[in-house]
Amino acid sequence: DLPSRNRPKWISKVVTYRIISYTRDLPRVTVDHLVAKALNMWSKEIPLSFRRVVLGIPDIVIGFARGGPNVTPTCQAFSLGWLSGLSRGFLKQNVPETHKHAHRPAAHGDFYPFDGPGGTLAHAYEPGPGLGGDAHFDEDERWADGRGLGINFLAVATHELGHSLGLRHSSDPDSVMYPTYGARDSENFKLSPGDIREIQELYGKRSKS
Ligand SMILES: CC(C)C[C@H](CC(=O)NO)C(=O)N[C@H]1Cc2cn(c3ccccc23)CCCCCCNC1=O
Ligand SMILES: [Ca+2]
Ligand SMILES: [Zn+2]
Ligand SMILES: [Zn+2]
Repeated sequence: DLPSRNRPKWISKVVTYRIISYTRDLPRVTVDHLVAKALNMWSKEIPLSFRRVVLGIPDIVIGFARGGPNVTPTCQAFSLGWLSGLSRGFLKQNVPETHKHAHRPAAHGDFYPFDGPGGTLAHAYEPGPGLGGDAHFDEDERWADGRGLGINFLAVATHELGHSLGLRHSSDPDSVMYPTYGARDSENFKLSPGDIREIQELYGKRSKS
C-alpha cells in the first residue's frame, strides 16, 4: 500500500495548551470545562495527556477572534500574541484545515481572517511549531453549551482539537471530523468508531493497565 503521507503528530506524551481569549456568549469556566472535555474525549483513547498552562508558550493556543478589517482591541492583543507566534514558525506554511490559499491581510494574527456570523465557525492547525496545533474560534458566532440556542461549542472544539492532534476531515457524516457542522446535542456527544480508529492509527491505543 502507498506509504502513508507524512502525518504530523505530537511526539511528547504530554501536550500543553493555553486558552488566551474567551467569548462573551459563555462563562469562562464553561469554556475551560468544555475545552478540557473535548481534549479528554481524544486523550482517553491514546497514550497522550494534556496539561493546561496559564502562562508561557504552550503547544496548543486556543482562542476566539473575529475577522474583517475592523479588528477590535481584544483581537489586536490576540493577534499580537499570534504575531509572536508567527515568529515561532508560521512561515513553515502552516495552513489551517479549511484553507489552502493565503489571500487576505492578517486579521487575528494569521492569514485566515474569519467571515462574520455563519460560514466558517473555526479553524485549527496540524501539529507543529508556532501556530501548529492552535485552534481559533470565530467570535462572531453565537456559542452555546448545548442547552441554549447557538453553535455547540463542545462539538466544534472536539472537531478543531482533532485537527490539532493531526486528524484530517472525514466523509463519514457521523464523524466529528465531518467538514460541516451538524446540530448535535452535547449531552450524548461522542467520537464515532471511525474517529477512534483514526486517532489510534496515529498515536496507538491507550493501554488499559
Ligand atoms: C465542522 C465545523 C465545526 C468547522 C468547519 C470548518 C473547519 O473544518 N474547521 O476545522 C465549518 O465551519 N464548516 C462550515 C461549512 C459551511 C457550511 N455552510 C457554509 C457557508 C459559507 C462558508 C462555509 C460554510 C453553509 C451554511 C451553514 C453555515 C454554518 C455552519 N458552517 C459550517 O458547517
Ligand atoms: Ca463565521
Ligand atoms: Zn475542520
Ligand atoms: Zn486563525
